Amino acid sequence: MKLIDILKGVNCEIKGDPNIDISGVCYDSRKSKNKYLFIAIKGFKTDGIFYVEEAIKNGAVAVVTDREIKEYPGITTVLVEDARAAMAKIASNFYNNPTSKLTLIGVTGTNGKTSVTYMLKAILERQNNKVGLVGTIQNMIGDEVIPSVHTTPESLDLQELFSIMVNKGVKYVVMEVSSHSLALNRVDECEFDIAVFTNLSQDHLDFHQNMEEYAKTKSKLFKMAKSASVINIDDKYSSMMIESSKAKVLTYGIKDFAYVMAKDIRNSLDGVKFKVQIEDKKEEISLKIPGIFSVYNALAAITVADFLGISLRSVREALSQVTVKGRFELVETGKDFYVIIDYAHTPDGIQNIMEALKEYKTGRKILLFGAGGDRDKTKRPLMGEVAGKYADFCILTSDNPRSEDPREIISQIEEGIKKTNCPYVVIENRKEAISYALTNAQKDDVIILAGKGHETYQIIGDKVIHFDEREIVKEILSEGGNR
Ligand SMILES: CC(=O)N[C@H]1[C@@H](OP(=O)(O)OP(=O)(O)OC[C@H]2O[C@@H](n3ccc(=O)[nH]c3=O)[C@H](O)[C@@H]2O)O[C@H](CO)[C@@H](O)[C@@H]1O[C@H](C)C(=O)N[C@@H](C)C(=O)N[C@H](CCC(=O)O)C(=O)O
Ligand SMILES: Nc1ncnc2c1ncn2[C@@H]1O[C@H](COP(=O)(O)OP(=O)(O)OP(=O)(O)O)[C@@H](O)[C@H]1O
Ligand SMILES: N[C@H](CCC[C@H](N)C(=O)O)C(=O)O
Ligand SMILES: [Mg+2]
Repeated sequence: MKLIDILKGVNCEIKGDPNIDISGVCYDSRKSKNKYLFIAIKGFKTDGIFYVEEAIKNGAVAVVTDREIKEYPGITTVLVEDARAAMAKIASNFYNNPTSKLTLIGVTGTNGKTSVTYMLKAILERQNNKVGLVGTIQNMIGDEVIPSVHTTPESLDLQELFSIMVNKGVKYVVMEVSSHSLALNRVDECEFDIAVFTNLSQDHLDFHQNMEEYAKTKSKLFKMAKSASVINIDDKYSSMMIESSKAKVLTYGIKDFAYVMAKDIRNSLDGVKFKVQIEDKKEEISLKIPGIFSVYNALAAITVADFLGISLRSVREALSQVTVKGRFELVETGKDFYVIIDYAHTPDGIQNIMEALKEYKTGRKILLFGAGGDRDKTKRPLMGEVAGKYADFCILTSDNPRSEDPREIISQIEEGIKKTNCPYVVIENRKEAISYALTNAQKDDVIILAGKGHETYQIIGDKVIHFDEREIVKEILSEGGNR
């Protein structure tokens, strides 16, 4: 493609030949190849501008920057206002604006995004559609799995993925839209048909200045959606999302009156059942993932399905089969106690998982968790406090410490748990902590391993080690870790 065509709609100043042929685009100098366009992005750790020469050495013939750089012989330089915003437009041009050929459903909110996208995929596939999925656990094209690095990829990677989806006959795409992606222009140029809001509670305050700013970032998605905004009316930030909506607003909820409502909720350790009501239509819904939070996630998916004209009967059948790896995942142990792996990694997530277990009265609820390093520090004491309020016993351990000292992270969680009367132990090594939990488990206890969900790794410093809690539980139990 000619550079000038790739730059269509990008406000820029071009020095050098605008008609050169470009064979590929990259934002990482290490990925630059012959006839590439390199986009230099100012990052949080380093700056792409330092790597312009390396990109050229690797074959780049054109460079996009948002600050003046020196001229290189034979290289076309393109000066733009904002390199991330320009990258989104360039990506959409280079891949022929793939979202204009797709029905794109974006799901945002602090918790529930992955769960809602999985539910939607199941519902749409039941209608014989080829569905694309973009999210935290993995990206998918039908049954084909494409590993994911981010919840929402960089614009260039995202548009490429969409174009592959178009080529493979995908009609619907369900995707998680993280607040980082909205703030960092990753989803600019995406033509969203439907936007979904799950909820908003504290997370990522290392990145966003405060909750208002976090909410405002999320609300951008509702300005973008063309056909419908699907909103959880029971969440206190719903009005902000509704105000931002340009399209038709459809609400769902349990407490306040909503277009789609759940009634007669029956929760158990095996799942949750409820009646959904949409005007004069009613249907009994049964979910394999327990908890009121699951009902909310299902309502979000049901509202989208209703907007797309899918019958409640078909939705019911699809939802009855949905499970998501690491979301309230019951591990088969063959013992007389239960082990659940869950991805709760925020105060609200912990509260919800513990609320979901409230009906279960026979054994103790033992909660094992930590908090991710290089992430929101202020959520840590809040996680400790809410854990202490609900659990009978807590085991504080490491999550992904990343570059932080794990003991320091744990001591921040302790500040919160100390406000409660909950007994707890600190075992920094997560595997040893799991072993402690299993070894001391009694009949009917429920052990919740929270925070890592589907992850099969642990990030300690800059090392990524294999760490799969399903395997670890089996290994400890087979070594006689419990009676
Ligand atoms: C805060 C954040 O999102 N940072 C992302 C950002 O990094 P950055 O801007 O700091 O990049 P940098 O390392 O400073 O490098 C600047 C530029 O120089 C380039 N470079 C660098 C080195 C080199 O040799 N050559 C070169 O060209 C880099 O490719 C980059 O373009 O751009 C990088 C390249 O795409 C991302 O990998 C990186 O994600 C980091 C690792 C990250 O942890 N992001 C998380 C917080 C995130 O995005 N999370 C959300 C939400 C999660 C959820 O709640 O579900 C997500 O959507 O995943
Ligand atoms: N609607 C909800 N409200 C509150 N908590 C929820 C909800 N849905 C799920 N959770 C909790 O949050 C955890 C993560 O759920 P899920 O992966 O669906 O969220 P997510 O928004 O995709 O998270 P991430 O931001 O990490 O991608 C679950 O394991 C569960 O503990
Ligand atoms: N995707 C989210 C959740 C991470 C969960 C937890 N395991 C952690 O590493 O903090 C994040 O990057 O903040
Ligand atoms: Mg997710």
